[in-house]
Order: sequence, then C-alpha cells, then structure tokens
Amino acid sequence: MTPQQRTRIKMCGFTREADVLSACAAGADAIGFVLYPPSPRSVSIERAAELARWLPAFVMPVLLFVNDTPERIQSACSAVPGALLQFHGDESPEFCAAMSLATGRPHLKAARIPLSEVADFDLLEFALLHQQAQALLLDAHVDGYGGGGKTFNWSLLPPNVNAHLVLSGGLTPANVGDGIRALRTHGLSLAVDVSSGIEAAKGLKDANKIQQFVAAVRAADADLL
Ligand SMILES: O=C(O)c1ccccc1NCC(=O)[C@H](O)[C@H](O)COP(=O)(O)O
Repeated sequence: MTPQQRTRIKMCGFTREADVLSACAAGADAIGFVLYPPSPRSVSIERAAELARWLPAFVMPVLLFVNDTPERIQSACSAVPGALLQFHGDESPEFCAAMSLATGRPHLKAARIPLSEVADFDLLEFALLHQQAQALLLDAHVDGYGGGGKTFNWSLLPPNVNAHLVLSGGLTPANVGDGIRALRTHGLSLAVDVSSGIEAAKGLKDANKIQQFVAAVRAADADLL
C-alpha cells in the first residue's frame, strides 16, 4: 500500500529571478537549474548560484547534469549549498553513487523512457541498479536528453516499483492530474516534474501556467487523498 502523501512538485529550467519567485510563490517544492550547455535552458554555475539565492527556506535547488565531470559537479555543489543532484545522461549507478558520496548530496537519476516501446524499458531492473538514488525521474526519451515536452505511455509502466518516483516528460496543467492518477500507486511516493509545460518559450516560464500547474496537482491530490 503506497503511503498517502501529497504530490511534490519540481519545476525545472529556470533562467530568470522573476520566474523562480513565481514558482516558489505558487508552491513548487524544488527548482531545477540545467547545467548542460547545449540546452537552451542552460545556465552557468555562477548564474545557478545567483538564482538559487532567491529560494526561500525549504524549497530545494536541483542541479541538473548530463554526463558531466566530477570536477564540475563538485564545483557546482560548492557554489549552490544544499542542492540535490540530478543525473540526466548515461551516468552509471556507480558514478551517481560516488558523486553523492563525494559531495554529500542525494541524487535523482533520470530514466529516459522510449515513447513507443515503453514495455521494453525494464523499470524494475533500473530501480534495482539505481538503489542509491533518492528518487527515479521518469522522463520521455527525447533527442537532447531532456526537456522535450513529450509524454510516454504511463499505463505501460509496471506497478510496485521499490523507489520514490518523479513523473516527468510533457506534463502540463491539462494532463498532470491524469499522470498522478496513473502512477500514484506505482512507487513508494510520487512527485511530478515540469519544464516545457509552464513556459512561454524555452527557459522563459509563464507565471499563469505555473499557477495552473500547481492548482491541477492540488486538485488531483484532493481527489485521491
Ligand atoms: O530541460 C532541458 O533543457 C534539459 C536538457 C537536457 C537534459 C535534461 C533537461 N531537462 C531535464 C528535466 O528535468 C526536465 O524537467 C524534464 O526533461 C521534463 O521536461 P519537459 O518534458 O519539457 O517538461
């Protein structure tokens, strides 16, 4: 039986102070900064540190990496106190665990799930491999590793995954309730993660969409809790 907990919300890909403030005011639990230069949402370590200083107590900064170096990960952790790490590339379980140990920071590991052959993705095996992760972020497999604004077929994921789950990939105010209902009992707990669905353009968030997204999550929880 999955413990009945409210759905926590991570919002990702921030580049502007005003957007960070909007997300925190709306009720985001975590704010992600993309430290992957090829992404249009990418910020420097210094910029991430500047933006993270606007976070109130108890709103978690998340630093997102794709196949990065231990040195740059360590440098980013020094610049952004208390940040959670998110590994969104091809990082091995050993690398992720070693970086959490070296930095003292928990990590999320992204599972990039094929859009069509979801059934071919062995989530139970992935969870077993990444047991050291604080949670698994279930994202759609898109070109460029992430932030693609596409959903995968949630109904094809197995239940009873022995991990905390973060549903990601193509979530919007219109569909996030369905995602919560589809996956609420699949893991030890459920959170949601969004980037494209709260944007006016890549890296530029829309305050109304942010508020609508949070309201939709709260409404889904109210139905289920
Ligand atoms: O957001 C990006 O540009 C990005 C680039 C490369 C790797 C990961 C990236 N984002 C990771 C996230 O956590 C996103 O929130 C997640 O992929 C969902 O994005 P979206 O489908 O746009 O909501």
